[in-house]
Amino acid sequence: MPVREKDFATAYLGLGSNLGDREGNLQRAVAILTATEGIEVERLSSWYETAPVGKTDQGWFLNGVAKIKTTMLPRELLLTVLAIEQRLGRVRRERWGPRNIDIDILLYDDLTVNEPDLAIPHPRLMERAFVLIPLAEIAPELILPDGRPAGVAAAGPFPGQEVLPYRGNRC
Ligand SMILES: Nc1ncnc2c1ncn2[C@@H]1O[C@H](COP(=O)(O)OP(=O)(O)OP(=O)(O)O)[C@@H](O)[C@H]1O
Ligand SMILES: Nc1nc2c(c(=O)[nH]1)N=C(CO)CN2
Repeated sequence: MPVREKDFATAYLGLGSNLGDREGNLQRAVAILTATEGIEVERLSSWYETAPVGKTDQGWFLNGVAKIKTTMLPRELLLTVLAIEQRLGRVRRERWGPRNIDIDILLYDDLTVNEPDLAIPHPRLMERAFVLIPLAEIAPELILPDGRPAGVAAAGPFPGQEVLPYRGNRC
């Protein structure tokens, strides 16, 4: 939904899927975000095929990043993304395990939150090529928590982390 109020924040969301119709899952998540009152999707990266990081015995992910404007406070935004995951039928909560949809709050303005159920910036943001590469595509000048622009941080190196352009399901 268009956000008109002056008091909005800019946030970046990481989206990932490695179960079922991965592209459909991501598109449905973006469609729900777009239709949500208090959220305006301003930019969306391409989708990337990414090798699983952390727990490597699972299928490849499709990942992307959305830049949003939002009138929601961070905790409200967290509840909203968790509700979208539920609505899309996310069942498994195994840490780093396969999931049909995962939505992470990567950044929310320049805010830092360190609570048990909400950490912003996302604690693993700077080590994940599957986040930094799509983030750099839509916001190369954005200054990240380590002081570097996203476009620089995304150059890596990220040993063992494969990120490839997604060419779609069609041949
Ligand atoms: N910035 C954040 N964005 C989304 N969820 C967060 C954030 N910080 C903390 N959480 C918490 O993480 C929980 C989701 O954990 P989940 O199982 O998706 O982790 P994961 O995706 O496997 O691992 P990772 O956190 O490394 O991406 C949520 O219930 C939420 O409370
Ligand atoms: N390639 C890739 N690997 C992951 C991903 C992800 O989205 N993409 N998410 C994880 C937990 O959030 C763990 N590992």
